[in-house]
Amino acid sequence: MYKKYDILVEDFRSRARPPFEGSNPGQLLSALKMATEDLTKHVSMEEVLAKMRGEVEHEGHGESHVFVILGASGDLAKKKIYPTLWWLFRDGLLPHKTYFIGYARTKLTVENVQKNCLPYMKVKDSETEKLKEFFKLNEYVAGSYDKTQDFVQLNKAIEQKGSANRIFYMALPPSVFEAVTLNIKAVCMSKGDKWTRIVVEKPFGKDLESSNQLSQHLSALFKEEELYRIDHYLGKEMVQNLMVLRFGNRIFSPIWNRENIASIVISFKEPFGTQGRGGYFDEFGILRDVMQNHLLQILTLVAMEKPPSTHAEDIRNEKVKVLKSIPPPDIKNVVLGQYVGDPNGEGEAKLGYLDDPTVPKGSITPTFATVVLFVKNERWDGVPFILRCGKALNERKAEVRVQFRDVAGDIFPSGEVKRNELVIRVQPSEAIYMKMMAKTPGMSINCEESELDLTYGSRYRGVNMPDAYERLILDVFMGSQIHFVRSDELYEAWRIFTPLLHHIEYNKPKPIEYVYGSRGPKESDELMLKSDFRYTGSYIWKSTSMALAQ
Ligand SMILES: NC(=O)C1=CN([C@@H]2O[C@H](COP(=O)(O)OP(=O)(O)OC[C@H]3O[C@@H](n4cnc5c(N)ncnc54)[C@H](OP(=O)(O)O)[C@@H]3O)[C@@H](O)[C@H]2O)C=CC1
Ligand SMILES: O=C1O[C@H](COP(=O)(O)O)[C@@H](O)[C@H](O)[C@H]1O
Repeated sequence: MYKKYDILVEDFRSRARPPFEGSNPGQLLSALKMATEDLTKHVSMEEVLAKMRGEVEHEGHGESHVFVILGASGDLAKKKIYPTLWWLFRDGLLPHKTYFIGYARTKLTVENVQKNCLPYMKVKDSETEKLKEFFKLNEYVAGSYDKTQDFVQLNKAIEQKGSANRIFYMALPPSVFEAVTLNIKAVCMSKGDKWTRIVVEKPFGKDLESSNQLSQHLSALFKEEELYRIDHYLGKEMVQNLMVLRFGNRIFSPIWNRENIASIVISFKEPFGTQGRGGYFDEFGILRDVMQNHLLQILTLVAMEKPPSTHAEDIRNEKVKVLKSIPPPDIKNVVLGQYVGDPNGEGEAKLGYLDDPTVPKGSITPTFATVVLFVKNERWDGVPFILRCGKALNERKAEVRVQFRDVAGDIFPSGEVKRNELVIRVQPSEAIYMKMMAKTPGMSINCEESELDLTYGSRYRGVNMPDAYERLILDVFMGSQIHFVRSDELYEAWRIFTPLLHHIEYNKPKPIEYVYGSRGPKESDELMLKSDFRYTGSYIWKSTSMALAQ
Protein backbone atom coordinates (compact mmCIF):
# COMPACT_ATOMS: atom_id res chain seq x y z
CA MET A 1 0.00 0.00 0.00
CA TYR A 2 2.77 2.44 0.92
CA LYS A 3 4.63 1.76 -2.28
CA LYS A 4 1.51 2.35 -4.29
CA TYR A 5 0.89 5.53 -2.33
CA ASP A 6 4.44 6.72 -3.09
CA ILE A 7 3.95 6.01 -6.76
CA LEU A 8 0.72 7.92 -6.72
CA VAL A 9 2.22 10.91 -4.96
CA GLU A 10 5.11 10.88 -7.41
CA ASP A 11 2.76 10.60 -10.35
CA PHE A 12 0.59 13.30 -8.89
CA ARG A 13 3.60 15.59 -8.58
CA SER A 14 5.23 14.85 -11.89
CA ARG A 15 2.36 14.31 -14.26
CA ALA A 16 -0.78 15.85 -12.95
CA ARG A 17 0.20 19.34 -12.00
CA PRO A 18 -1.18 21.57 -14.73
CA PRO A 19 -4.83 20.63 -14.32
CA PHE A 20 -4.55 21.50 -10.64
CA GLU A 21 -2.94 24.86 -11.04
CA GLY A 22 -4.97 27.39 -9.15
CA SER A 23 -6.56 24.81 -6.89
CA ASN A 24 -6.13 25.30 -3.17
CA PRO A 25 -4.20 22.79 -1.05
CA GLY A 26 -7.38 21.57 0.65
CA GLN A 27 -8.92 20.54 -2.65
CA LEU A 28 -5.73 18.86 -3.77
CA LEU A 29 -5.55 16.97 -0.51
CA SER A 30 -9.11 15.73 -0.78
CA ALA A 31 -8.48 14.71 -4.38
CA LEU A 32 -5.37 12.85 -3.27
CA LYS A 33 -7.24 11.19 -0.39
CA MET A 34 -10.01 10.07 -2.70
CA ALA A 35 -7.43 8.71 -5.12
CA THR A 36 -5.58 6.71 -2.49
CA GLU A 37 -8.87 5.16 -1.42
CA ASP A 38 -9.34 4.12 -5.03
CA LEU A 39 -5.95 2.49 -5.08
CA THR A 40 -7.10 -0.04 -2.52
CA LYS A 41 -9.90 -0.95 -4.93
CA HIS A 42 -7.37 -1.73 -7.70
CA VAL A 43 -8.47 1.07 -9.97
CA SER A 44 -5.91 1.83 -12.69
CA MET A 45 -3.63 4.84 -12.33
CA GLU A 46 -5.15 6.46 -15.41
CA GLU A 47 -8.63 6.18 -13.91
CA VAL A 48 -7.40 7.58 -10.62
CA LEU A 49 -5.75 10.55 -12.32
CA ALA A 50 -8.78 11.16 -14.50
CA LYS A 51 -10.99 11.14 -11.44
CA MET A 52 -8.68 13.53 -9.62
CA ARG A 53 -8.75 15.95 -12.52
CA GLY A 54 -12.51 15.72 -12.80
CA GLU A 55 -12.95 16.33 -9.08
CA VAL A 56 -10.91 19.49 -9.05
CA GLU A 57 -12.29 20.86 -12.29
CA HIS A 58 -15.82 20.03 -11.22
CA GLU A 59 -15.33 22.53 -8.44
CA GLY A 60 -14.68 25.19 -11.06
CA HIS A 61 -10.92 25.36 -10.93
CA GLY A 62 -10.09 24.01 -14.35
CA GLU A 63 -8.93 27.13 -16.17
CA SER A 64 -9.04 27.53 -19.95
CA HIS A 65 -5.77 27.89 -21.83
CA VAL A 66 -5.10 28.93 -25.40
CA PHE A 67 -1.77 27.91 -26.90
CA VAL A 68 -0.88 30.00 -29.97
CA ILE A 69 1.82 28.69 -32.31
CA LEU A 70 3.26 31.61 -34.25
CA GLY A 71 4.99 30.30 -37.34
CA ALA A 72 2.61 27.34 -37.49
CA SER A 73 3.49 26.61 -41.11
CA GLY A 74 7.21 26.24 -40.37
CA ASP A 75 9.69 23.49 -39.71
CA LEU A 76 9.93 23.80 -35.94
CA ALA A 77 6.15 23.87 -35.54
CA LYS A 78 5.72 20.84 -37.75
CA LYS A 79 8.57 18.74 -36.36
CA LYS A 80 8.54 19.69 -32.70
CA ILE A 81 5.76 21.92 -31.38
CA TYR A 82 2.61 20.27 -32.77
CA PRO A 83 3.94 16.75 -32.06
CA THR A 84 4.83 17.79 -28.49
CA LEU A 85 1.38 19.28 -27.90
CA TRP A 86 -0.16 16.11 -29.24
CA TRP A 87 1.91 13.87 -26.88
CA LEU A 88 1.02 16.04 -23.90
CA PHE A 89 -2.66 15.97 -24.88
CA ARG A 90 -2.60 12.22 -25.57
CA ASP A 91 -1.08 11.53 -22.15
CA GLY A 92 -3.65 13.72 -20.39
CA LEU A 93 -1.02 16.14 -19.14
CA LEU A 94 -2.59 19.37 -20.37
CA PRO A 95 -5.32 21.26 -18.55
CA HIS A 96 -8.69 19.98 -19.77
CA LYS A 97 -9.80 23.12 -21.53
CA THR A 98 -6.78 23.79 -23.71
CA TYR A 99 -7.21 25.07 -27.26
CA PHE A 100 -4.55 25.45 -29.95
CA ILE A 101 -4.37 28.16 -32.58
CA GLY A 102 -1.82 28.11 -35.39
CA TYR A 103 -0.86 31.45 -36.91
CA ALA A 104 1.34 32.12 -39.95
CA ARG A 105 1.33 34.00 -43.25
CA THR A 106 0.64 30.93 -45.38
CA LYS A 107 -3.05 30.25 -45.87
CA LEU A 108 -3.58 26.79 -44.40
CA THR A 109 -6.40 24.78 -42.90
CA VAL A 110 -6.20 22.63 -39.78
CA GLU A 111 -6.31 19.62 -42.14
CA ASN A 112 -3.19 20.94 -43.90
CA VAL A 113 -1.43 21.39 -40.58
CA GLN A 114 -2.39 17.87 -39.53
CA LYS A 115 -1.07 16.42 -42.77
CA ASN A 116 2.24 18.29 -42.44
CA CYS A 117 2.79 17.24 -38.84
CA LEU A 118 1.57 13.66 -38.98
CA PRO A 119 4.92 12.09 -40.00
CA TYR A 120 6.45 13.46 -36.77
CA MET A 121 3.61 12.71 -34.34
CA LYS A 122 4.18 8.96 -33.84
CA VAL A 123 0.46 8.13 -33.72
CA LYS A 124 -0.44 4.51 -32.93
CA ASP A 125 -3.40 2.85 -34.66
CA SER A 126 -5.23 2.74 -31.34
CA GLU A 127 -4.90 6.53 -30.99
CA THR A 128 -6.75 7.74 -34.08
CA GLU A 129 -9.89 8.77 -32.15
CA LYS A 130 -7.78 10.68 -29.65
CA LEU A 131 -5.95 12.36 -32.52
CA LYS A 132 -9.28 13.52 -33.96
CA GLU A 133 -10.15 14.97 -30.55
CA PHE A 134 -6.83 16.81 -30.54
CA PHE A 135 -7.29 18.39 -33.95
CA LYS A 136 -10.89 19.35 -33.08
CA LEU A 137 -9.36 21.64 -30.48
CA ASN A 138 -7.17 23.22 -33.16
CA GLU A 139 -7.79 26.27 -35.27
CA TYR A 140 -5.69 28.11 -37.85
CA VAL A 141 -5.57 31.84 -38.52
CA ALA A 142 -3.59 33.22 -41.47
CA GLY A 143 -2.10 36.66 -41.12
CA SER A 144 1.04 38.72 -41.53
CA TYR A 145 3.50 39.35 -38.73
CA ASP A 146 3.62 43.11 -38.98
CA LYS A 147 -0.05 44.12 -39.39
CA THR A 148 -1.81 44.86 -36.13
CA GLN A 149 -5.14 44.33 -37.86
CA ASP A 150 -4.25 40.67 -38.44
CA PHE A 151 -3.47 40.25 -34.76
CA VAL A 152 -6.87 41.75 -33.97
CA GLN A 153 -8.31 38.80 -35.92
CA LEU A 154 -6.07 36.43 -33.98
CA ASN A 155 -7.26 37.98 -30.74
CA LYS A 156 -10.88 37.49 -31.80
CA ALA A 157 -10.18 33.80 -32.40
CA ILE A 158 -8.62 33.55 -28.93
CA GLU A 159 -11.51 35.42 -27.29
CA GLN A 160 -13.97 32.95 -28.78
CA LYS A 161 -12.50 30.37 -26.42
CA GLY A 162 -13.69 32.44 -23.46
CA SER A 163 -11.62 33.92 -20.69
CA ALA A 164 -8.33 32.03 -20.84
CA ASN A 165 -4.65 32.04 -20.00
CA ARG A 166 -2.59 32.56 -23.14
CA ILE A 167 0.70 31.07 -24.30
CA PHE A 168 2.34 32.45 -27.43
CA TYR A 169 5.03 30.19 -28.84
CA MET A 170 7.39 32.05 -31.18
CA ALA A 171 8.38 29.37 -33.70
CA LEU A 172 9.61 32.19 -35.93
CA PRO A 173 12.75 33.58 -37.54
CA PRO A 174 14.37 36.35 -35.45
CA SER A 175 13.67 38.91 -38.19
CA VAL A 176 9.99 39.05 -37.17
CA PHE A 177 10.37 38.76 -33.36
CA GLU A 178 10.05 42.48 -32.78
CA ALA A 179 6.97 43.06 -34.94
CA VAL A 180 5.19 40.02 -33.55
CA THR A 181 5.85 40.81 -29.90
CA LEU A 182 4.74 44.42 -30.42
CA ASN A 183 1.49 43.19 -31.92
CA ILE A 184 0.90 40.64 -29.17
CA LYS A 185 1.42 43.34 -26.57
CA ALA A 186 -0.83 45.76 -28.44
CA VAL A 187 -3.86 43.53 -29.00
CA CYS A 188 -3.46 39.95 -27.81
CA MET A 189 -2.74 40.06 -24.06
CA SER A 190 -5.10 38.20 -21.73
CA LYS A 191 -7.53 40.15 -19.57
CA GLY A 192 -8.39 40.23 -15.88
CA ASP A 193 -6.79 37.59 -13.69
CA LYS A 194 -5.62 35.48 -16.63
CA TRP A 195 -1.93 35.34 -17.50
CA THR A 196 0.02 35.62 -20.77
CA ARG A 197 3.32 33.82 -21.37
CA ILE A 198 5.67 34.28 -24.32
CA VAL A 199 7.95 31.43 -25.34
CA VAL A 200 10.99 32.56 -27.30
CA GLU A 201 13.21 30.23 -29.33
CA LYS A 202 16.88 30.86 -30.00
CA PRO A 203 18.74 32.59 -31.56
CA PHE A 204 18.49 35.28 -28.92
CA GLY A 205 20.58 37.70 -30.95
CA LYS A 206 23.91 37.23 -32.72
CA ASP A 207 26.26 38.90 -30.27
CA LEU A 208 26.17 40.91 -27.06
CA GLU A 209 24.88 44.06 -28.70
CA SER A 210 22.08 42.51 -30.75
CA SER A 211 21.06 40.29 -27.84
CA ASN A 212 20.90 43.32 -25.54
CA GLN A 213 18.72 45.11 -28.07
CA LEU A 214 16.35 42.16 -28.19
CA SER A 215 16.33 41.88 -24.38
CA GLN A 216 15.56 45.57 -24.01
CA HIS A 217 12.79 45.30 -26.56
CA LEU A 218 11.23 42.33 -24.79
CA SER A 219 11.64 43.73 -21.29
CA ALA A 220 9.92 46.95 -22.37
CA LEU A 221 6.89 44.87 -23.36
CA PHE A 222 6.78 41.96 -20.91
CA LYS A 223 7.74 41.17 -17.34
CA GLU A 224 10.59 38.67 -16.91
CA GLU A 225 8.13 36.16 -15.42
CA GLU A 226 6.14 36.31 -18.66
CA LEU A 227 9.18 35.42 -20.78
CA TYR A 228 10.26 31.82 -21.35
CA ARG A 229 13.53 31.64 -23.33
CA ILE A 230 13.89 28.05 -24.47
CA ASP A 231 17.16 26.19 -24.52
CA HIS A 232 15.90 22.71 -25.22
CA TYR A 233 18.99 21.08 -23.69
CA LEU A 234 17.65 22.21 -20.31
CA GLY A 235 14.72 19.87 -20.93
CA LYS A 236 16.88 16.76 -21.35
CA GLU A 237 16.73 14.11 -18.65
CA MET A 238 20.44 13.98 -17.92
CA VAL A 239 20.85 17.74 -17.94
CA GLN A 240 18.06 18.00 -15.39
CA ASN A 241 19.76 15.18 -13.50
CA LEU A 242 22.96 17.18 -12.98
CA MET A 243 21.59 19.01 -9.94
CA VAL A 244 20.42 15.81 -8.27
CA LEU A 245 23.66 14.05 -9.05
CA ARG A 246 25.71 16.87 -7.57
CA PHE A 247 23.61 18.02 -4.65
CA GLY A 248 21.79 14.80 -3.76
CA ASN A 249 24.90 12.66 -3.28
CA ARG A 250 27.31 13.07 -0.38
CA ILE A 251 30.07 11.35 -2.36
CA PHE A 252 30.45 14.06 -4.98
CA SER A 253 30.46 17.39 -3.16
CA PRO A 254 33.83 16.99 -1.37
CA ILE A 255 35.65 16.09 -4.60
CA TRP A 256 33.89 18.51 -6.94
CA ASN A 257 36.70 21.06 -7.12
CA ARG A 258 40.14 22.02 -8.43
CA GLU A 259 41.92 19.82 -5.84
CA ASN A 260 40.45 16.67 -7.38
CA ILE A 261 39.32 17.41 -10.91
CA ALA A 262 41.89 17.77 -13.70
CA SER A 263 39.57 18.80 -16.54
CA ILE A 264 35.97 18.65 -17.68
CA VAL A 265 34.93 17.95 -21.27
CA ILE A 266 31.44 18.85 -22.46
CA SER A 267 30.81 17.44 -25.94
CA PHE A 268 28.14 17.59 -28.59
CA LYS A 269 28.58 15.56 -31.78
CA GLU A 270 26.28 15.07 -34.74
CA PRO A 271 26.87 12.57 -37.54
CA PHE A 272 25.25 14.71 -40.24
CA GLY A 273 26.00 18.02 -41.93
CA THR A 274 23.79 21.01 -42.55
CA GLN A 275 21.26 18.96 -44.57
CA GLY A 276 20.12 21.87 -46.70
CA ARG A 277 19.92 24.24 -43.69
CA GLY A 278 23.24 25.75 -44.74
CA GLY A 279 21.69 29.15 -45.39
CA TYR A 280 20.52 29.48 -41.78
CA PHE A 281 23.55 27.77 -40.31
CA ASP A 282 26.08 29.91 -42.13
CA GLU A 283 24.77 33.05 -40.48
CA PHE A 284 25.33 31.54 -37.04
CA GLY A 285 27.98 28.81 -37.12
CA ILE A 286 28.49 26.11 -34.51
CA LEU A 287 29.52 28.53 -31.76
CA ARG A 288 26.15 30.30 -31.78
CA ASP A 289 24.17 27.22 -32.80
CA VAL A 290 25.30 24.93 -29.99
CA MET A 291 28.20 26.15 -27.84
CA GLN A 292 27.08 29.57 -26.59
CA ASN A 293 23.76 28.12 -25.47
CA HIS A 294 23.48 24.33 -24.97
CA LEU A 295 27.06 23.60 -23.89
CA LEU A 296 27.41 26.72 -21.77
CA GLN A 297 24.13 25.95 -20.00
CA ILE A 298 25.46 22.48 -19.16
CA LEU A 299 28.70 24.05 -17.92
CA THR A 300 26.82 26.31 -15.52
CA LEU A 301 24.95 23.34 -14.01
CA VAL A 302 28.22 21.42 -13.62
CA ALA A 303 30.12 24.33 -12.09
CA MET A 304 27.60 26.34 -10.05
CA GLU A 305 27.51 26.43 -6.26
CA LYS A 306 24.65 24.75 -4.42
CA PRO A 307 21.63 27.05 -4.56
CA PRO A 308 19.76 27.75 -1.31
CA SER A 309 16.67 26.03 -2.72
CA THR A 310 15.33 24.55 -5.93
CA HIS A 311 13.37 27.71 -6.75
CA ALA A 312 13.95 29.02 -10.25
CA GLU A 313 15.44 32.31 -9.07
CA ASP A 314 17.82 30.67 -6.61
CA ILE A 315 19.13 28.31 -9.28
CA ARG A 316 19.39 30.98 -11.93
CA ASN A 317 21.22 33.30 -9.51
CA GLU A 318 23.89 30.62 -9.05
CA LYS A 319 24.15 30.04 -12.79
CA VAL A 320 24.70 33.74 -13.38
CA LYS A 321 27.42 33.84 -10.69
CA VAL A 322 29.36 31.10 -12.49
CA LEU A 323 29.03 32.84 -15.84
CA LYS A 324 30.27 36.09 -14.32
CA SER A 325 33.45 34.26 -13.27
CA ILE A 326 34.27 33.16 -16.83
CA PRO A 327 36.43 35.47 -18.95
CA PRO A 328 36.19 35.28 -22.75
CA PRO A 329 38.39 32.48 -24.13
CA ASP A 330 41.98 33.10 -25.13
CA ILE A 331 42.33 32.55 -28.87
CA LYS A 332 45.16 30.05 -28.25
CA ASN A 333 42.54 27.90 -26.51
CA VAL A 334 40.30 27.69 -29.55
CA VAL A 335 40.23 25.25 -32.47
CA LEU A 336 37.80 25.90 -35.31
CA GLY A 337 37.00 23.41 -38.05
CA GLN A 338 34.89 23.01 -41.16
CA TYR A 339 34.01 19.65 -42.71
CA VAL A 340 34.98 18.57 -46.20
CA GLY A 341 33.47 15.67 -48.14
CA ASP A 342 34.76 12.15 -47.72
CA PRO A 343 35.60 10.88 -51.22
CA ASN A 344 35.07 7.32 -49.97
CA GLY A 345 31.85 8.14 -48.14
CA GLU A 346 28.31 7.49 -49.25
CA GLY A 347 25.51 9.95 -50.07
CA GLU A 348 25.71 13.18 -48.09
CA ALA A 349 29.09 12.16 -46.64
CA LYS A 350 30.70 12.84 -50.00
CA LEU A 351 29.77 16.50 -49.69
CA GLY A 352 31.63 19.08 -47.69
CA TYR A 353 30.06 22.14 -46.04
CA LEU A 354 31.02 24.32 -48.99
CA ASP A 355 29.30 21.89 -51.40
CA ASP A 356 25.93 22.79 -49.84
CA PRO A 357 24.37 25.12 -52.46
CA THR A 358 22.77 27.23 -49.72
CA VAL A 359 26.19 28.03 -48.19
CA PRO A 360 27.93 31.15 -49.56
CA LYS A 361 31.05 30.39 -51.62
CA GLY A 362 34.29 30.40 -49.63
CA SER A 363 32.45 30.64 -46.28
CA ILE A 364 34.73 30.41 -43.23
CA THR A 365 31.88 29.59 -40.84
CA PRO A 366 33.01 26.91 -38.37
CA THR A 367 31.05 23.66 -38.24
CA PHE A 368 33.30 22.38 -35.44
CA ALA A 369 34.75 24.13 -32.42
CA THR A 370 36.73 23.28 -29.31
CA VAL A 371 36.98 26.12 -26.82
CA VAL A 372 38.61 25.95 -23.40
CA LEU A 373 37.03 28.14 -20.73
CA PHE A 374 38.16 28.82 -17.17
CA VAL A 375 35.96 29.62 -14.20
CA LYS A 376 37.92 32.08 -12.11
CA ASN A 377 36.65 31.29 -8.67
CA GLU A 378 37.91 29.51 -5.61
CA ARG A 379 36.41 26.15 -6.58
CA TRP A 380 37.56 26.00 -10.19
CA ASP A 381 40.57 28.25 -10.71
CA GLY A 382 42.89 26.57 -13.25
CA VAL A 383 40.53 23.72 -14.22
CA PRO A 384 39.97 23.66 -18.00
CA PHE A 385 36.36 23.34 -19.10
CA ILE A 386 36.72 22.00 -22.62
CA LEU A 387 33.63 22.65 -24.75
CA ARG A 388 33.56 20.72 -28.01
CA CYS A 389 30.87 20.55 -30.67
CA GLY A 390 30.60 19.71 -34.30
CA LYS A 391 28.53 18.61 -37.25
CA ALA A 392 29.32 15.79 -39.69
CA LEU A 393 31.34 13.84 -37.11
CA ASN A 394 31.65 10.10 -36.48
CA GLU A 395 28.71 9.70 -34.09
CA ARG A 396 25.74 11.30 -32.34
CA LYS A 397 26.71 12.02 -28.78
CA ALA A 398 26.29 14.60 -26.04
CA GLU A 399 28.11 14.03 -22.77
CA VAL A 400 29.89 15.53 -19.79
CA ARG A 401 33.22 13.89 -18.92
CA VAL A 402 34.71 14.82 -15.56
CA GLN A 403 38.30 13.63 -15.43
CA PHE A 404 39.85 13.36 -11.99
CA ARG A 405 43.50 14.01 -11.15
CA ASP A 406 46.11 11.25 -11.02
CA VAL A 407 46.29 9.19 -7.85
CA ALA A 408 49.01 10.68 -5.65
CA GLY A 409 51.80 8.38 -4.50
CA ASP A 410 50.80 5.57 -6.84
CA ILE A 411 52.12 2.18 -5.60
CA PHE A 412 51.17 0.13 -8.65
CA PRO A 413 53.48 -0.64 -11.58
CA SER A 414 53.97 2.44 -13.66
CA GLY A 415 51.14 3.20 -16.08
CA GLU A 416 48.67 0.71 -14.63
CA VAL A 417 46.56 3.17 -12.72
CA LYS A 418 44.46 5.41 -14.94
CA ARG A 419 42.55 8.51 -14.04
CA ASN A 420 38.97 8.13 -12.80
CA GLU A 421 36.36 9.59 -15.10
CA LEU A 422 32.73 10.33 -14.38
CA VAL A 423 30.76 10.31 -17.61
CA ILE A 424 27.23 11.66 -17.84
CA ARG A 425 25.89 10.65 -21.22
CA VAL A 426 23.07 12.95 -22.20
CA GLN A 427 22.36 11.15 -25.46
CA PRO A 428 21.95 8.69 -27.02
CA SER A 429 20.97 6.08 -24.37
CA GLU A 430 21.21 8.05 -21.13
CA ALA A 431 23.85 6.71 -18.74
CA ILE A 432 26.10 7.73 -15.87
CA TYR A 433 29.28 5.75 -15.42
CA MET A 434 32.35 6.18 -13.31
CA LYS A 435 35.48 4.72 -14.85
CA MET A 436 37.56 3.35 -12.00
CA MET A 437 40.34 0.94 -11.19
CA ALA A 438 39.57 -2.51 -9.78
CA LYS A 439 41.58 -5.64 -9.11
CA THR A 440 41.45 -8.00 -12.07
CA PRO A 441 39.08 -10.68 -10.83
CA GLY A 442 40.51 -14.10 -10.02
CA MET A 443 44.06 -15.09 -9.14
CA SER A 444 45.58 -12.06 -10.82
CA ILE A 445 47.02 -9.34 -8.63
CA ASN A 446 46.93 -6.73 -11.37
CA CYS A 447 44.51 -3.87 -11.49
CA GLU A 448 42.41 -2.89 -14.48
CA GLU A 449 40.00 -0.23 -15.65
CA SER A 450 36.40 -1.00 -14.83
CA GLU A 451 33.29 1.03 -14.10
CA LEU A 452 30.35 1.71 -11.83
CA ASP A 453 27.55 1.79 -14.31
CA LEU A 454 24.08 3.32 -14.22
CA THR A 455 22.65 2.64 -17.64
CA TYR A 456 19.14 4.02 -17.75
CA GLY A 457 17.89 1.50 -20.31
CA SER A 458 18.50 -1.40 -17.94
CA ARG A 459 18.05 0.30 -14.53
CA TYR A 460 14.79 2.04 -15.50
CA ARG A 461 13.40 -0.48 -17.94
CA GLY A 462 10.08 0.57 -19.45
CA VAL A 463 10.16 4.11 -18.01
CA ASN A 464 8.91 6.58 -20.57
CA MET A 465 11.54 9.28 -21.09
CA PRO A 466 9.71 12.41 -22.26
CA ASP A 467 11.16 14.55 -25.01
CA ALA A 468 12.86 17.77 -23.88
CA TYR A 469 10.12 19.90 -25.47
CA GLU A 470 7.41 17.97 -23.60
CA ARG A 471 8.95 18.84 -20.26
CA LEU A 472 9.57 22.45 -21.21
CA ILE A 473 6.14 23.16 -22.67
CA LEU A 474 4.55 21.61 -19.61
CA ASP A 475 6.75 23.89 -17.48
CA VAL A 476 5.33 26.89 -19.33
CA PHE A 477 1.77 25.81 -18.47
CA MET A 478 2.83 25.35 -14.85
CA GLY A 479 4.70 28.64 -14.66
CA SER A 480 8.02 27.04 -13.75
CA GLN A 481 11.04 28.95 -15.07
CA ILE A 482 13.75 26.68 -13.63
CA HIS A 483 14.63 25.32 -17.04
CA PHE A 484 14.48 28.59 -18.95
CA VAL A 485 17.18 31.16 -19.57
CA ARG A 486 16.97 34.44 -17.64
CA SER A 487 18.00 37.69 -19.35
CA ASP A 488 21.13 38.15 -17.22
CA GLU A 489 22.29 34.59 -18.03
CA LEU A 490 21.93 35.46 -21.67
CA TYR A 491 23.88 38.67 -21.22
CA GLU A 492 26.79 36.81 -19.60
CA ALA A 493 26.76 34.04 -22.22
CA TRP A 494 27.11 36.59 -25.00
CA ARG A 495 29.75 38.55 -23.06
CA ILE A 496 31.89 35.39 -22.94
CA PHE A 497 31.58 34.51 -26.63
CA THR A 498 31.28 37.88 -28.40
CA PRO A 499 35.05 38.64 -28.55
CA LEU A 500 35.67 35.26 -30.24
CA LEU A 501 32.74 35.76 -32.61
CA HIS A 502 33.99 39.23 -33.54
CA HIS A 503 37.51 37.87 -34.04
CA ILE A 504 36.10 35.37 -36.55
CA GLU A 505 34.04 38.06 -38.26
CA TYR A 506 36.82 40.64 -38.58
CA ASN A 507 40.03 38.58 -38.80
CA LYS A 508 38.48 35.74 -40.78
CA PRO A 509 40.66 32.86 -39.53
CA LYS A 510 40.40 29.91 -41.89
CA PRO A 511 38.88 26.90 -40.12
CA ILE A 512 40.83 23.63 -40.15
CA GLU A 513 39.40 21.10 -42.58
CA TYR A 514 38.18 17.77 -41.20
CA VAL A 515 36.66 14.89 -43.11
CA TYR A 516 32.93 14.18 -42.90
CA GLY A 517 32.47 11.27 -40.48
CA SER A 518 35.77 11.77 -38.63
CA ARG A 519 36.31 12.82 -34.99
CA GLY A 520 37.16 16.36 -36.08
CA PRO A 521 40.55 18.08 -36.47
CA LYS A 522 43.51 16.47 -34.69
CA GLU A 523 44.36 19.96 -33.37
CA SER A 524 41.33 19.58 -31.10
CA ASP A 525 42.81 16.47 -29.46
CA GLU A 526 46.11 18.34 -29.09
CA LEU A 527 44.34 21.22 -27.37
CA MET A 528 42.58 18.77 -25.05
CA LEU A 529 45.88 17.13 -24.16
CA LYS A 530 47.39 20.54 -23.45
CA SER A 531 44.34 21.26 -21.30
CA ASP A 532 45.00 18.32 -18.99
CA PHE A 533 42.60 15.81 -20.54
CA ARG A 534 44.30 12.41 -20.83
CA TYR A 535 43.07 9.86 -23.34
CA THR A 536 44.80 6.51 -23.04
CA GLY A 537 42.65 4.40 -25.37
CA SER A 538 43.08 1.50 -22.95
CA TYR A 539 39.57 1.37 -21.50
CA ILE A 540 37.44 -1.53 -22.72
CA TRP A 541 33.72 -1.43 -22.06
CA LYS A 542 31.98 -4.73 -21.50
CA SER A 543 28.27 -4.17 -21.33
CA THR A 544 26.29 -6.21 -18.77
CA SER A 545 24.73 -8.30 -21.51
CA MET A 546 28.18 -9.08 -22.93
CA ALA A 547 29.47 -10.01 -19.50
CA LEU A 548 26.49 -12.30 -18.81
CA ALA A 549 27.02 -14.06 -22.12
CA GLN A 550 30.58 -15.02 -21.13
N1 LIG B 1 26.53 2.48 -19.56
C1 LIG B 1 27.04 2.43 -20.76
O1 LIG B 1 26.34 2.38 -21.75
C2 LIG B 1 28.51 2.51 -20.88
C3 LIG B 1 29.06 2.54 -22.13
N2 LIG B 1 30.39 2.61 -22.29
C4 LIG B 1 30.86 2.67 -23.66
O2 LIG B 1 32.18 2.24 -23.76
C5 LIG B 1 32.86 2.95 -24.78
C6 LIG B 1 34.16 3.53 -24.27
O3 LIG B 1 33.92 4.34 -23.13
P1 LIG B 1 34.45 5.83 -23.04
O4 LIG B 1 33.97 6.44 -21.83
O5 LIG B 1 34.15 6.53 -24.29
O6 LIG B 1 36.00 5.62 -22.82
P2 LIG B 1 37.29 5.75 -23.74
O7 LIG B 1 38.37 5.99 -22.79
O8 LIG B 1 37.40 4.62 -24.66
O9 LIG B 1 37.07 7.04 -24.62
C7 LIG B 1 36.92 8.26 -24.08
C8 LIG B 1 36.59 9.23 -25.15
O10 LIG B 1 37.81 9.81 -25.57
C9 LIG B 1 37.65 10.32 -26.87
N3 LIG B 1 38.84 10.05 -27.66
C10 LIG B 1 39.08 9.08 -28.55
N4 LIG B 1 40.30 9.24 -29.08
C11 LIG B 1 40.84 10.31 -28.51
C12 LIG B 1 42.07 10.99 -28.63
N5 LIG B 1 43.00 10.58 -29.47
N6 LIG B 1 42.28 12.07 -27.88
C13 LIG B 1 41.36 12.49 -27.02
N7 LIG B 1 40.17 11.91 -26.87
C14 LIG B 1 39.92 10.83 -27.60
C15 LIG B 1 36.45 9.65 -27.48
O11 LIG B 1 35.43 10.60 -27.62
P3 LIG B 1 35.40 11.63 -28.82
O12 LIG B 1 35.51 10.90 -30.10
O13 LIG B 1 34.09 12.23 -28.59
O14 LIG B 1 36.54 12.53 -28.62
C16 LIG B 1 36.00 8.66 -26.41
O15 LIG B 1 34.61 8.62 -26.33
C17 LIG B 1 31.91 4.03 -25.26
O16 LIG B 1 31.31 3.61 -26.45
C18 LIG B 1 30.90 4.10 -24.15
O17 LIG B 1 29.64 4.52 -24.59
C19 LIG B 1 31.23 2.67 -21.24
C20 LIG B 1 30.74 2.62 -19.95
C21 LIG B 1 29.34 2.53 -19.67
O1 LIG C 1 19.64 23.69 -31.17
C1 LIG C 1 20.08 22.85 -31.95
O2 LIG C 1 20.11 21.55 -31.55
C2 LIG C 1 20.10 20.52 -32.51
C3 LIG C 1 20.46 19.25 -31.76
O3 LIG C 1 19.47 18.95 -30.83
P1 LIG C 1 19.30 17.47 -30.29
O4 LIG C 1 18.26 17.58 -29.26
O5 LIG C 1 18.90 16.63 -31.48
O6 LIG C 1 20.62 17.05 -29.77
C4 LIG C 1 21.06 20.80 -33.64
O7 LIG C 1 20.92 19.83 -34.66
C5 LIG C 1 20.75 22.17 -34.24
O8 LIG C 1 21.72 22.49 -35.22
C6 LIG C 1 20.77 23.23 -33.17
O9 LIG C 1 20.26 24.44 -33.69
